[in-house]
Amino acid sequence: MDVNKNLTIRFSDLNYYGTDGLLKNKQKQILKNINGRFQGGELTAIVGPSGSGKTSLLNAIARYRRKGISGNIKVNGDDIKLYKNQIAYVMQESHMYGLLTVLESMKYAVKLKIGIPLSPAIISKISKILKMFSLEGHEKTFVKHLSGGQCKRLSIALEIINDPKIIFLDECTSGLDSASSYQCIKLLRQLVYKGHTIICTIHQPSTLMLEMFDHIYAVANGQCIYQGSLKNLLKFLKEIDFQCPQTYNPIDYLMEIANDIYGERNCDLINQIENGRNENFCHSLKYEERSETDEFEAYPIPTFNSQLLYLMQRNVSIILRDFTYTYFRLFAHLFLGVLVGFTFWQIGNDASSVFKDFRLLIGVMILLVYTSLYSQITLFPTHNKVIKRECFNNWYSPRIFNIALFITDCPITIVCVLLFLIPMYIMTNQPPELFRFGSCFLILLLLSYNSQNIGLLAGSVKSVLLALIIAPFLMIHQIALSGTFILQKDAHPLIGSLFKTTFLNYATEGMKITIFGFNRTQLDCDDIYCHYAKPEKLLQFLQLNSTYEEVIIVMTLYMIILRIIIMMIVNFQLKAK
Ligand SMILES: Nc1ncnc2c1ncn2[C@@H]1O[C@H](COP(=O)(O)OP(=O)(O)OP(=O)(O)O)[C@@H](O)[C@H]1O
Repeated sequence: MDVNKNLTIRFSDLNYYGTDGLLKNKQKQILKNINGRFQGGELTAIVGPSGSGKTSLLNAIARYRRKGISGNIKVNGDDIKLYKNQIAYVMQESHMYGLLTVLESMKYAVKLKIGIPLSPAIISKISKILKMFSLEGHEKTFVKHLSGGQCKRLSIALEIINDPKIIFLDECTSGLDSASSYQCIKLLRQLVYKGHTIICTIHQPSTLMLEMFDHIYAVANGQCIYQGSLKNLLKFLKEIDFQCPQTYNPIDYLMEIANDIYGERNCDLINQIENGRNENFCHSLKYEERSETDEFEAYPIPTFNSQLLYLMQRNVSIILRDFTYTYFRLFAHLFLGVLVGFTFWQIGNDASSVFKDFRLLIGVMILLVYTSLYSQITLFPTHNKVIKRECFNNWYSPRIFNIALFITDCPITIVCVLLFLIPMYIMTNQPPELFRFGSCFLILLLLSYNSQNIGLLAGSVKSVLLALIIAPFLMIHQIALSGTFILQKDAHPLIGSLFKTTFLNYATEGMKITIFGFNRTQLDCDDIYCHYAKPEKLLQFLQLNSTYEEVIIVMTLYMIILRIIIMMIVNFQLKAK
């Protein structure tokens, strides 16, 4: 593939059926046999009244949406799928990590997309792009502190770093004032001079803005009502007896016709332009202005290992700066550990308090379940939009992202469990044996990972609100069948067998063994008689159904299987569109 060749997109008989209704049972035709051509090296604006199908058309052509779409989309005569790596899609909202600086964001884009070390040539390319996008001087600014216009420009800059030949932008001027919108389009104009093919939807374009476009593609009710240059629009309208008043913006006039202000005349427009097949009103305007100096580069595809490493590096940078997610989470675990320690002060070796000690274990597990669960619920909903943008633009695959996320979160989870366990263990006077402490730590760590998985599973359902409702429901099943409130032997035989389906049941078994098992010596007894002074007597009463090894194996398997299911759900969601 010649990377310096202009890429022209042609689409024909494009249909898009969306689903509507509560049960998604109603089909609605959004794009109707629509055709068109976006000339390589030109700047195209897709315009149309609100709800006319601009975004649907853009998404269909960019292959951002695939479900319900039929028709042909070709790039220079070949299937558009072959040009996957040459396409960038800039979404309407700029989803980026606010805790990275502008320069860091650019560097990670390079590392993840291109997979080559940051050579002086690449650094100078980044500086050039930042200058071009008027972001020089903001290199060290956190993305969360950028203005709307700066965010928009940065989101475009991130996508052009690897020289994609085709760039799609959805509502590239939405949320920007007229000066910022003008600046943004001017920038796109500059990219077009370099040979990029750029297509963007525009909501309310001014004449001044539209004059910077080579090609206008107008849509109404899912069909093409005009394609060609702005200059030729008046000629087109004249051919079907529309005379645009001299003081009018011709596009506004076209939109008024599309909105049936002059009677139902949309059919005339569609017939005249043959629903996008008629190319008589198009002409290349600024071809000759293409810069000779800017050559497109074909970059290598990064390896799995390099992408994993860069994603982990990026996650660590974000985690270390995220007060709520990291530091508050650490502090909360320490606080709860100390609180539990004071509440159950020095009961651990007292034979008359064995049931208090058992209740302590239950309390410890439930606290850890909830701190772990809630720490992860919002993780996917907050990452989701960034992952979606980056995965669609071929930065990396969702699988690598998931693995990187798990690995980088591991140290925090370990520290959280230790911060909780150490004060609790010492203050409640549990046996000072390293092996027992280690065994207890392992059970709680696995419990924490499994609870995190429930949070992630709930969070993988798109909305935070839904996740917050689903998560406690998923957890109730675990708690009810955990063997803490009622022992397995006392439950109905039908329910009893279900205890084996919960990781919390195994965690309970494991905690009983670590605290009262492993040949623990006799407890102190200050009363005349302590029935449970011998810990094995208590274990007999509490009834053990598993060995410590079984507990570890089952909880580990539970954790791995649940993680794989979550990865599959996230992968599916990212591909489902
Ligand atoms: N998945 C879907 N299922 C059902 N209807 C849909 C779906 N997607 C879009 N629509 C409908 O299709 C029509 C076109 O939507 P689209 O977002 O493409 O319009 P638009 O021209 O970009 O609008 P705006 O300028 O207001 O953003 C709208 O009526 C919208 O409600």
